Amino acid sequence: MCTGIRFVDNDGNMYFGRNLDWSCSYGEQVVITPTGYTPVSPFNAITEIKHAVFGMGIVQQHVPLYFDCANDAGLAVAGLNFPGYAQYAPNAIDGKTNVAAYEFPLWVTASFRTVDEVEAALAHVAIVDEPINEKYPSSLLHWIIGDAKRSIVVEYTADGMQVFHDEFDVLTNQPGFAWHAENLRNYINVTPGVPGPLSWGAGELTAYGSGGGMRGLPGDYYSPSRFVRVAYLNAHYPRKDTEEENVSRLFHTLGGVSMVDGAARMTNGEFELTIYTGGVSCRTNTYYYSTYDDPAIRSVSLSDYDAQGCDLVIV
Ligand SMILES: C[C@H](CCC(=O)NCCS(=O)(=O)O)[C@H]1CC[C@H]2[C@@H]3[C@H](O)C[C@@H]4C[C@H](O)CC[C@]4(C)[C@H]3C[C@H](O)[C@]12C
Repeated sequence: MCTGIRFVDNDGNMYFGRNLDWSCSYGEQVVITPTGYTPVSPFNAITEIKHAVFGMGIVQQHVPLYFDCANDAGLAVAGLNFPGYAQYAPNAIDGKTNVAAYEFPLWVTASFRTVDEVEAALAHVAIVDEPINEKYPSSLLHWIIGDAKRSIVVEYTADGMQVFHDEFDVLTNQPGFAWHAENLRNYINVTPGVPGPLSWGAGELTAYGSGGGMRGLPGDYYSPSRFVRVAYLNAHYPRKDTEEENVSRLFHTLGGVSMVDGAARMTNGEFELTIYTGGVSCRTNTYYYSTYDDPAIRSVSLSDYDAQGCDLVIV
């Protein structure tokens, strides 16, 4: 499973990150796509890199395939598994901007500055099942896209393109966003407060301590449970000032929904775990990440590289 979150600091700068939960790594690294890079886009959806892009991904046929990324204008996107629901157009559709599924994160971040701009453009977009090569068929995903103002979720199913305003600023996996948002109403009783003391008949009841109001918040790794848990954690975390405090927030919140080895098998029999936690500070254009085997937080700053260059940078 995977989990994505967005939040802002006290000055309105966005922080955006995700857990990549799977049984194995794809050899992903931080990849920078500078504005001078000439895109290769099967239906010419991406004709130029208007904004330098940085994030986690792999490179195939000289094309960056981002799992999650951001741009120098403060816009970010992450793809999360959505099998059983995602259904892309089998072929390009006349009159639409045809975006291959694998290039969707690059299309978003290379082309636009804000969620408003992306949402307007999505009205004319078809997401097409056009694999980059035989080794990597199209992944069935949905996406969370955020900027300093808000976030949306993009789902492309048998019903076509759907865009949801994500007021909780989180996303997990199946089922769709609308179901998850409705399901939160089942947890309206969960609060940070300490319940009681109160009386049941002649008996007085007091809480053991903090967390008493959180009883009922699901603790498992199932996608609906992680959605509820991360929505609660993200909604209640106090707004913070500094880069350090907000990076700490990013990793602690995602830590609250990270997957530990041995606890949950995938249908192929392998255990699923949080391969990496990664995210961006749009205040400093820095990508931070840690991996399951190396939990130290590492960082890559866009300003340390040539954001106007012609060549992809693999850090
Ligand atoms: C496996 C990842 C999603 C993790 C996740 O959501 N797990 C949930 C598990 S479950 O089903 O809900 O049980 C997804 C997220 C981004 C995906 C990658 C990116 O889309 C980039 C390319 C795209 C290519 O088409 C396929 C390889 C790939 C390199 C993808 C491999 C894989 O599907 C990734 C890494």
